[in-house]
Amino acid sequence: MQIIRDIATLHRAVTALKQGRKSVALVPTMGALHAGHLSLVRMARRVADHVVVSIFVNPTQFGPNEDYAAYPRDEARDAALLVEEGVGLLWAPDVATMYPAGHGTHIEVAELGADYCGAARPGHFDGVATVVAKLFNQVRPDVAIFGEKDWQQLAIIRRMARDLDFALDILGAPIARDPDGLALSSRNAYLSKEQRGAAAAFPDALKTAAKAIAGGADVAASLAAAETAIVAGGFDSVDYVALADAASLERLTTFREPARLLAAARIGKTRLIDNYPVGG
Ligand SMILES: Nc1ncnc2c1ncn2[C@@H]1O[C@H](COP(=O)(O)OP(=O)(O)OP(=O)(O)O)[C@@H](O)[C@H]1O
Ligand SMILES: CC(C)(CO)[C@@H](O)C(=O)[O-]
Ligand code: BAL
Repeated sequence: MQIIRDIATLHRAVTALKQGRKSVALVPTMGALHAGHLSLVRMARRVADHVVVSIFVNPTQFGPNEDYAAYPRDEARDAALLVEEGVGLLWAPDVATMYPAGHGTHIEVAELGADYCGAARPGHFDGVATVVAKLFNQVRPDVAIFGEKDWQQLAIIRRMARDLDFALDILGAPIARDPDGLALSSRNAYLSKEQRGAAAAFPDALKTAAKAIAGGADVAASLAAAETAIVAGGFDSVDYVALADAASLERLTTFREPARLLAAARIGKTRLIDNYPVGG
């Protein structure tokens, strides 16, 4: 596997990969790879001739009091996992390569970024959209794969690709979960043993609410019951539990399909997100 850190070498390598009309799939990540990331890589291998994975912990999507410095980084371990998966190219620029001195242009995400994680993390989705647009321009993939765990992020990137005429396909990959239901996330590494034991209360509460709402239960009461169950299960607070239109992300007060239950909650210093489909 080639590990590339500068843009000129990347362009040469991607041009070589694309020879003979071969297709390229990009899997953007922030590293600290787990089985969820590897499921994205496997999807990429199924849909394209070559897979490029990027690892870049993007400072512009972290707020000033968030975990940019503490975010887990272990490139050697990540690279070994990607070699096992048959990945040919790892794009791993440093911050000065991604944002050279004088970098002064960014993408602003409008309404899709206002609610949910966007409300809790001001500027977060502007940072995500900007770096993802840069990754698309750097790698020029035919297809890019993102996880459904970050449902709002996936919706925002689909909209950005459409609004800004990026000529590529965006694919969403299903959420990979631990056996107790907790969605895999690099941030799960922050959890103490006790917190990890409690964390399954989060997906459990969401699954229960999704089932109730699909079965005709009152939406507001089901969302409130989920919040109560998450805190009773050991979480310190709930950022939001909301029923949303699965595509437009508009908040729904009554159930109609396609809908998605979206949530974020905090346990100790760790903020976890998750989501479930509601109905078919
Ligand atoms: N459990 C999962 N199932 C499917 N996709 C996932 C899962 N976890 C992460 N991804 C996807 O992997 C890609 C890279 O995500 P990222 O590197 O931020 O990992 P993460 O585990 O989501 O970390 P974080 O703890 O920052 O949320 C994103 O498209 C994300 O949606
Ligand atoms: C898409 C992404 C790699 C952009 O930094 C990040 O937000 C992530 O890992 O989900
Ligand atoms: N997985 C989304 C990246 C972030 O939380 O910053």
